[in-house]
Amino acid sequence: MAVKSLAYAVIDSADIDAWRRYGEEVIGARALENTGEGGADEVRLRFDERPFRLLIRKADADRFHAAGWVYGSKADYDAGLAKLRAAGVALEPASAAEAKDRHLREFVRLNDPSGNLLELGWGNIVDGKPFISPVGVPHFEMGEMGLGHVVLPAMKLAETRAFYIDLLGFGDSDEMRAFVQGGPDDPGIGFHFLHCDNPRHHSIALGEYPAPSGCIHMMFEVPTLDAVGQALDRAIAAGTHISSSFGKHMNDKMYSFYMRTPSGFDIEYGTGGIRPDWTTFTPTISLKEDEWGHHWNFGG
Ligand SMILES: Cc1ccc(O)c(O)c1CC[C@@H]1C(=O)CC[C@]2(C)C(=O)CC[C@@H]12
Ligand SMILES: [Fe+2]
Repeated sequence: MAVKSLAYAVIDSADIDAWRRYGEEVIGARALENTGEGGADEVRLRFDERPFRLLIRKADADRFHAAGWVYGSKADYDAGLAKLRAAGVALEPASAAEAKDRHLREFVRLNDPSGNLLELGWGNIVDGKPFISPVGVPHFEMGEMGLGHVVLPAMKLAETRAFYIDLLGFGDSDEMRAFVQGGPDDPGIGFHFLHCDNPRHHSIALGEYPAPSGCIHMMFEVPTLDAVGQALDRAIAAGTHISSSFGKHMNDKMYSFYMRTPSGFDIEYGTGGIRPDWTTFTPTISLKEDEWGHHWNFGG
């Protein structure tokens, strides 16, 4: 009864037109109009056979709203919810109309111990339409591995890690302490990287520092280095803030860069992440973030 994948994310934004342009022209996803309950007050971005992976809703302020997680079956969903209820976690059931809107059969809302909102469901209601990128991205590495990964703020780091592992069935992939400021007085920032029931190295990472936007970053993976380089060209052409230069992570071996979204958090755009065999994998502690590159520019 482990969670299978990160199916989608819900983002609130004061400027959904900026998100539509950014989603199509920079990310290379396909914007869908007026297909859900929110009508003209939302933008949905399609990346693969799932009818949407990002739902951006018109709001007064920009904020990451929720990560949408799915179990692989109704049986896993029921067992998972029973485990959460037994641990005293408050679950708010969504209506049938809300589930239809998310292309799920059923879902509940809940918070992790650091206050991040999750939508937790099962089912996959598809429409048979192909994904065609408006700017020629060959495809996104999604499908059964889910959307990618999300990095969320977790001021209660240990408790939040335990919630994902003990109650949702995630496993440890890696942990590290990142010394961003440097110097002898830098306590470092603790990170936990966790996988769920698919081959992606991590579907969530938790960072022990606050993020005013509600999210640190989301990662989307493409099949080739050319597709990453072309995305970097599009981001620079669009005047997007490049938050980190190109680099290669130690833990998942991904080649990526980071860019700012209209909602203040970053998107990591990468390729080449490893797909560990979880039956033989030993979790790592990484003593540094990167093999090379990833020079950060936190301003802008
Ligand atoms: C270190 C690392 C491994 C795998 C990843 O997918 C990944 O995103 C990271 C970087 C995590 C982290 C971050 O997201 C925000 C800026 C951080 C704190 C840094 O400045 C170093 C580590 C970075
Ligand atoms: Fe990442």
